[in-house]
Amino acid sequence: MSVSTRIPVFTTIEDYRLWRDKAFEDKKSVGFVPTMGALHDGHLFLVKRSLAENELTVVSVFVNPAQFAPHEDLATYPRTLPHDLSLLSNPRIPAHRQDVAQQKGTFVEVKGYGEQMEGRSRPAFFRGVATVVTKLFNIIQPTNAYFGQKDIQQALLLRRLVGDLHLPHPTPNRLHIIPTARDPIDGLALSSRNAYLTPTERQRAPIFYAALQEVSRAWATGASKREAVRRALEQLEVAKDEGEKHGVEIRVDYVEMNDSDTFEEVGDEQVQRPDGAPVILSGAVWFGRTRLIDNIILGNTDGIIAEPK
Ligand SMILES: Nc1ncnc2c1ncn2[C@@H]1O[C@H](COP(=O)(O)OP(=O)(O)OP(=O)(O)O)[C@@H](O)[C@H]1O
Ligand SMILES: CC(C)(CO)[C@@H](O)C(=O)[O-]
Ligand code: BAL
Repeated sequence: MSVSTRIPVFTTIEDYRLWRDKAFEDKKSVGFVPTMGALHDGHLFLVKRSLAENELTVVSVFVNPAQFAPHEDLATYPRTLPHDLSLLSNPRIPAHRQDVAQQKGTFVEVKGYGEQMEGRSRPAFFRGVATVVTKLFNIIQPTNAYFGQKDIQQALLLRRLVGDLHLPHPTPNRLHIIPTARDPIDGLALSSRNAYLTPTERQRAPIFYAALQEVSRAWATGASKREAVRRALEQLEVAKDEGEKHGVEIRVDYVEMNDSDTFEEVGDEQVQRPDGAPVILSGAVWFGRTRLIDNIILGNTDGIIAEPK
């Protein structure tokens, strides 16, 4: 490892396990933040939370080929390890292709929870994520693990996985989901893939969150799902026409509302329940060649999102 850092970097599982054994012996808690690198403030919020709640914190950086489909951006995904390490050193600051059908060996699938929302657009994605995260949990053995709300389906699916498999490290109540960190000025969710956006695309991208907020307002005032989502799609249609004038291609993949427990789609005529039962409003929108995802949890987020610190 040619990178100079005061943070211990483990590149083999054996070396990591020696370190982990020592932490077990010393009875030290270990917080864990799994990432694909190209760190930004969203990641650092998870790291800061872990540092505050654990004696030791582990960050993994692994661009997991098994969660990229052949047409996706595995080859170009930003890899910035020296920069990542320098960010982690200062915690004060907030190609090969996998053909899933050919793969042999052991995989983890959370059946019934990986086919909706992101899973519909990225069919092999959650199998790849569930498998690598199970491996990471078995290696890292974290006391607590931290995931971002930006990838809400991933985080909830993983919480289910650790419960279903009775994993001891972490248990479901120790898998914490931290609110999405956003650009403080225009609300765009921070994401490693934002680096792909051209300046004009970046300028237009906040319309996505604005459209989700429009749905949230409509839902809160009694609109049905169909009506609330229609308003967002209309806004995005206007943005698409505007974008075309400036050479930016905007394409909606999906905007949907799903039950936060079953991930089933909410019915067209459904309105907000009097008890504020939580519903996930989520979507994916392409800005040029970059696919961005975002979500808002409508209703009561208790038991889903970690309390702010
Ligand atoms: N804006 C954000 N706020 C809070 N957590 C985030 C944010 N962005 C990413 N995370 C979380 O960081 C962890 C690692 O994510 P990852 O390394 O894939 O970064 P990313 O920005 O989500 O990348 P991508 O652009 O590929 O979606 C995940 O738990 C993810 O939900
Ligand atoms: C959880 C994860 C690190 C698994 O590769 C990835 O899906 C991510 O960064 O969100
Ligand atoms: N943060 C999700 C990782 C992925 O899109 O592959």
